[in-house]
Amino acid sequence: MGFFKKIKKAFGGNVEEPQTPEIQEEEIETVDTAEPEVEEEVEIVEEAEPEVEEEVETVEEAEPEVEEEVETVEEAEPEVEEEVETVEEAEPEVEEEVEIVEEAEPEVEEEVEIVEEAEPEVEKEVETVEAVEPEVEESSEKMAKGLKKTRRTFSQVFNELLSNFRKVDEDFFEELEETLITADVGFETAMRITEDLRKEVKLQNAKKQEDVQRVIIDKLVEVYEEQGQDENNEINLQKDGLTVMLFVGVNGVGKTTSIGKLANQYRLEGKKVLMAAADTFRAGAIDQLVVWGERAQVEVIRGNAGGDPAAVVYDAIEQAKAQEADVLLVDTAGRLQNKVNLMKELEKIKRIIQREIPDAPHEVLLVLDATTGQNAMVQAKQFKEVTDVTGLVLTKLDGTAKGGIVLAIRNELHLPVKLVGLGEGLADLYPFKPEEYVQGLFKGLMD
Ligand SMILES: Nc1nc2c(ncn2[C@@H]2O[C@H](COP(=O)(O)OP(=O)(O)OP(=O)(O)O)[C@@H](O)[C@H]2O)c(=O)[nH]1
Repeated sequence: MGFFKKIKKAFGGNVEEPQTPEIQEEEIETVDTAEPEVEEEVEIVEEAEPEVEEEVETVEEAEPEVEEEVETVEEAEPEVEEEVETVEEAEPEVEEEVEIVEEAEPEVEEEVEIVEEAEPEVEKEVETVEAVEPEVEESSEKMAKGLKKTRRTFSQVFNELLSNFRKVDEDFFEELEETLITADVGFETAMRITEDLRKEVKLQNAKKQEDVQRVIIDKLVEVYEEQGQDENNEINLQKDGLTVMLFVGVNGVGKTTSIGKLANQYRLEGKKVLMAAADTFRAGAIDQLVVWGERAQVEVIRGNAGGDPAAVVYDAIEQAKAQEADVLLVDTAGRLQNKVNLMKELEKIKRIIQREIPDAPHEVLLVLDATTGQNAMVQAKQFKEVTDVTGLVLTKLDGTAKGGIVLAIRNELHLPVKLVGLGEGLADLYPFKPEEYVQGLFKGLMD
């Protein structure tokens, strides 16, 4: 198999199945849930209309039939009765009703789901709140532990590669490139590292397995560090005054969880923190943030489901100013009908913030689920097009074998990872320290 074919094969799965439309797919789901209900209504309306017509034509001859029909309508849907009355005069009203049904019904369903999920979390709060501080102190230990799965995969694949190789020839480099791609470091990064290694191995005349291994690790660390030289991995916290952070990302990546964890950390540091539930697209998202507010003991500014998110943000800024808060964390919706809507909504939110605090928001953090590997990359690309992302929160790094994604994101998108999630608990969010991460990743290999 040719060089490029091989690479394509190894990488193909990830490239071919991008979840480009994650935002849209979710949207489609919403529409799908709503449609049958809408159809039902529409059908009933359609059924009703001819009946009315018939009534006009055959009033005298066929009165009993009309009665029967009216009865049927009454049994099926009391609402139809109203429609039957108004169909002739006010057809547009029927349309309006259809629209309302589309929006309202899925929200109710989702809310029910989240309420169910939320309750056990409240119970957990009591157990975890007090255990927060000691855990924070063991950050590097936790990082090493969280990365166990990722590291194992890295070590495994590299050890297999190295123990199988006989000589450092072109076949070896092709294998190496494939191995790097499998570890999710990204296509471009894998190509570049292999290219550099070709030169380096020759230069250092590395022939023995240990020598080649050392060169590979050195190179990976070097590439990683070199790419991050100008990056600011720190959260842009204001020394004086309010720091406003927007959180963006698709549903389920761990956005609300990360906001809750961060709120808790800042509160423990003695900061006055507020959270804004500006994901008004789903009622459940608001409830979920409120639950996290209770866990983190931080006030949540909220509006009504379906309301204007920018209005919630405005209220939150006013509150934050009145209470002289240090940090305002804003949860936004990651799922809108399409990219344009999402972009418009985020722009509007930003405008509202900037009207009150010109240099804010101080961070726009994109939350990505590390377990989705290359799909997280696709989301990052999409959100970069939608808004100015200032950094990443990479969640669920504790449960993934795809930790190489950090390299891919840094090298291909040049977005700094600012926080990493290493568990579901209140204390499981950590500032991202590149050296710690690289060491954690290659620990087994370097010992
Ligand atoms: N293992 C692990 N699980 C996490 C981490 N962060 C979040 N989760 C879990 O991921 C799931 C989704 O998290 P949410 O915070 O609800 O995600 P979201 O992006 O806010 O999603 P929506 O509320 O649907 O918008 C929850 O079960 C979290 O407990 C993490 O760092 N590690």
